[in-house]
Amino acid sequence: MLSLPSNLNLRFHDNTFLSSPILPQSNTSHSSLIYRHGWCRSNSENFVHYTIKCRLARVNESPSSSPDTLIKEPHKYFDQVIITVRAGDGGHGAVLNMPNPRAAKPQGKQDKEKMWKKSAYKRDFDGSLILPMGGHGGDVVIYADEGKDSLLEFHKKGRFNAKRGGNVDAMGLLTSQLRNGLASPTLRIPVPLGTVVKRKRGKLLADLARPGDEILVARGGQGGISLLEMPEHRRKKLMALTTNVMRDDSDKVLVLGQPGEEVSLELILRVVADVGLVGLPNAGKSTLLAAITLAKPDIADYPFTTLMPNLGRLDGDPSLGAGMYSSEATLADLPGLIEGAHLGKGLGRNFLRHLRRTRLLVHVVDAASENPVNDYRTVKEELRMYNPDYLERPYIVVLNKIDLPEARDRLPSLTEEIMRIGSDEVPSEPERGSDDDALQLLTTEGGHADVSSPGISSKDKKDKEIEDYPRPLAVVGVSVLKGIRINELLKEIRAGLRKVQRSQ
Ligand SMILES: Nc1nc2c(ncn2[C@@H]2O[C@H](COP(=O)(O)OP(=O)(O)OP(=O)(O)O)[C@@H](O)[C@H]2O)c(=O)[nH]1
Repeated sequence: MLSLPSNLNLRFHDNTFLSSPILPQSNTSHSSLIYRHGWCRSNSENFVHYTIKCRLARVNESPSSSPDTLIKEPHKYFDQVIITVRAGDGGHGAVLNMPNPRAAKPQGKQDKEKMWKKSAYKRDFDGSLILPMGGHGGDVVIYADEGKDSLLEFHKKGRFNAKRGGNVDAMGLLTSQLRNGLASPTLRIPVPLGTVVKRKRGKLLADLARPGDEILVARGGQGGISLLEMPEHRRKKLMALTTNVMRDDSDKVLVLGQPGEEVSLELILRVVADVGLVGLPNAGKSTLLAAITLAKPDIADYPFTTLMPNLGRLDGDPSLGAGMYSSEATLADLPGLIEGAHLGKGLGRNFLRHLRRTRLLVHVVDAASENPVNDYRTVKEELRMYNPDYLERPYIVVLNKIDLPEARDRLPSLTEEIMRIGSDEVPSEPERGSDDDALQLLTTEGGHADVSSPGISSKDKKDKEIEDYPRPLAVVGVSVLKGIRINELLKEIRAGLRKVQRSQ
């Protein structure tokens, strides 16, 4: 972590990127900028110049990369990328000659038999010769792979070409041994579960939400056919026997393999999780995820340690018996929201859409911060501005860091104050974005705010105050770091999950 005077603006020396340092919390005086690989020059009113090299944590890269290979804010695009795929061209057929019967006159009976066998070319039902074809070009398929967790690698390699089909391997003479050119294998591209595949600026192709889901995105070219070349005087006679005779030079295009399809695609990753952890940077979301699941997220005491959602699995409640493992769920730790996240500030906007498929939210609040209730309101306000439906989703509030005296002392008053924010009204619609409505959403989305549930316009919902949305299911004071009251919290999360399961 590098400290700089607070009145600095940071400017990249190529002038392409001008940024005010990101303010992690509205009520702190600290600013931070995380950047990969940029040489930054900072200037203040007094024209004091510093040259600093900023590096982004958690991105693996070769130490030799130069500023030219700079990827601007790659963490913002871990979940969105444009790639181009090209299926393989078809292999070529061949222009073939019939063997000259006079050149190889059979000498004896055996030779005659051999000749006959040789001329036993494959024929179609109508008697025409079946001539070999060029191999089919490789198709391109995108499939959901559980082993993948981000789309970052596609920023390094954004072009994929399948192999072309094999040509008909012939020396120009028709023989009974001639075979079709080899078909090329399908190029299979793995993407994380929950990836949505769209045509670039176009229609939705697939939502690869389950392991094994796949979509054929580009079809390989057909192989070319083969044709027989005949001297003019024999052509007429042969054409009575077969249609595969080359009439003139323009027929040669039929021999060439067809080109494979090329498409530009947009891949959008939607995290598939039952529970979404939200909160300001540094609230302790990653620590909580690590405490209650086997996930190993990066944890550090500077904001935005989490650059992409970490997923963890929460087991069912063993105390309920084997048959009651109903609360088994996936948790996603979403990178810290900041004020203005819905407008794209900080890391927020791209991550907000990952809440779409969650059923239960867990607000993590740093109870030792200057104004925890304000922090809580900031996060709620960001959710409301991005998609008011998120505020109708059942949620639990975690007042974290109660091991610290300043948090412990005000826990009762904070709990009471937070419980007071909201109404008792139960929302009328089931809020969790179903897969269908996720699809509907994606056709209109293009990386922008989610569309709300039908019936009530999102404008109407945005006019509602935070107080008009439901209260939390529970407010629990914990210290995830010291393991204080974690069991109570788990109980509440499981109860919340059971509740949403029942209401589905
Ligand atoms: N004292 C105390 N510190 C905690 C507790 N929980 C988390 N922390 C510390 O708070 C800091 C931030 O924790 P993280 O889990 O990285 O916070 P985060 O909300 O995931 O942060 P972002 O990745 O920026 O969104 C770390 O230094 C943690 O050790 C707690 O219960 N008590």
